[in-house]
Amino acid sequence: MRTTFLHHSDKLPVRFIQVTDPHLFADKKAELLGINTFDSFKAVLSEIQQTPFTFEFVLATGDLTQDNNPEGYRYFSEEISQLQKPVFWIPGNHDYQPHMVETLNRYPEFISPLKHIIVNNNWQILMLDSQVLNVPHGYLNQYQLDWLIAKIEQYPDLYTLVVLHHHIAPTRSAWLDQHNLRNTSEFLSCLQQHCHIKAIISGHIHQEMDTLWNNYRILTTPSTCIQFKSDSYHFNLDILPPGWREFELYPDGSLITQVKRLKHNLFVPDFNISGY
Ligand SMILES: Nc1ncnc2c1ncn2[C@@H]1O[C@@H]2COP(=O)(O)O[C@H]2[C@H]1O
Ligand SMILES: [Fe+2]
Repeated sequence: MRTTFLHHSDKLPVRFIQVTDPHLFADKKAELLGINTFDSFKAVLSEIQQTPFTFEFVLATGDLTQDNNPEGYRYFSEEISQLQKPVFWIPGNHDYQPHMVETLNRYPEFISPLKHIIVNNNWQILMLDSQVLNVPHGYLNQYQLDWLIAKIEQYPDLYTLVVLHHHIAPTRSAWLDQHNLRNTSEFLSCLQQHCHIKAIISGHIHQEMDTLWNNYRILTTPSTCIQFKSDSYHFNLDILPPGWREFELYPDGSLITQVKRLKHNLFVPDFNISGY
């Protein structure tokens, strides 16, 4: 059985995008804190299709749905398939993997179940599952850690991106940091067996970060729906528009990345609601 997606491209740099935390409901009219998550997801995809950034694949980094219902995964699949590019996904804390796996696997033309991507024989992307069922924080179990080490050891010459839903670096928002990845020191000791880790990419915190953690570059990305306010001790929403992240991979190991957001923000949350 094939476990690695081999992506060959004539284009330099190789471009891809990340979308994260769409929180879709079974009901297309449902709102999360005053934002219709289906509409905001569609608006993000529509703007992605209009940009001149010629990406070749998509990473979807969890919390694809909000209400444990297969319909949300169907809407995700139908909409993301319109990009007509390979899509790779990992679960977030809100996902329900039995529905997720079954539904996403019905769209094999574009949606891949594979978690290991090799790009032009000089980069690899490792997609980890950090979900702990029914709790907001994350944890990498022994299988995930062993798999990470195995891929790192198997491909020591490849520039590597590690992708997981939960955040590792503190956000300076106490309410959010209680929901972080719990076994960061185990994760760190796996990473330290490789010298080519170029970035660790997450979703979960519904805000942009580009920072260093133990000398590793940490990248996080706005949700396609609600945004959390940075540096806030208590739960707090932000007025910033929904967004996504663009990546460019160069054969010498350079990585260029930037966050993009909707140009016109029609998605303003209800600031009177203090959680979900
Ligand atoms: N007021 C709150 N205080 C603490 N955690 C919250 C609050 N509201 C929501 N959460 C949880 O924090 C999580 C952060 O992002 P998620 O999208 O995973 O989903 C959120 C909820 O599970
Ligand atoms: Fe989320």
